[in-house]
Amino acid sequence: MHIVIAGNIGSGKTTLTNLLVRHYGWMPRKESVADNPYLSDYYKDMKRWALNLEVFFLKERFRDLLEINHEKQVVVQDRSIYEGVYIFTANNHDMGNMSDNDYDTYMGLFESMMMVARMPDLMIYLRSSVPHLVDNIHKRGRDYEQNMQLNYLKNLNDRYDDFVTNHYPGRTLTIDVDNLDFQHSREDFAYIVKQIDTQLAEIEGREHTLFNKI
Ligand SMILES: Nc1ncnc2c1ncn2[C@@H]1O[C@H](COP(=O)(O)OP(=O)(O)OP(=O)(O)O)[C@@H](O)[C@H]1O
Repeated sequence: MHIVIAGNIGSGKTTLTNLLVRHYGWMPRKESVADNPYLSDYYKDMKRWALNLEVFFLKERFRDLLEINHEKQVVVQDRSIYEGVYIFTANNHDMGNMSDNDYDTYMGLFESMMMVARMPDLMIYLRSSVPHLVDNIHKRGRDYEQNMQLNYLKNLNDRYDDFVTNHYPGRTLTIDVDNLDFQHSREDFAYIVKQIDTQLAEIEGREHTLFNKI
């Protein structure tokens, strides 16, 4: 099974991924920010580095998908390939950080990749308000993120809501995280686990039904 944690910058994906790994014994697939050769340059000059960064993320996420396809255990992934493409890259294109030609080339590459990819079984979307994201970004204090424009975060947030609500075709569970402290409150974490358990039971039920029909 492939489970994805989706959400804007600072929504708490990594924290939740770690907690779920501990609770369910799932295998984590995390985004490594430290190994990213473009991120800090990108935040200084988005127009110059957007294409480089997006292609880098795309090849990382595609490699993840290929490896997850062969995995026998349940994998929980911190951010999906779809968010990079339909939220971050689309936003960069709209902001004029990527030319039409570059965007078309990038999308052509993504569409070819999708011919061999499989949708995740469940996407858990951590929905957050912009002030909550800003708070978390300040708290974790990554240098290159500190001068991020509020508008950048807001545009991404609007895109997230639109994408998850209106376009993503797979199974999703949306969790409003503004008033949850799942890192420190057992009750808040248990509230999330309960909702995930319901989803898992439904997925298993669906698989049993399919099996019985064969
Ligand atoms: N496709 C992308 N295009 C541009 N920037 C991206 C993309 N994917 C990730 N990033 C950037 O990479 C950095 C790390 O991502 P992010 O902070 O969302 O992950 P995280 O640290 O796991 O977040 P969370 O706080 O939810 O755990 C962020 O600065 C984010 O803007």
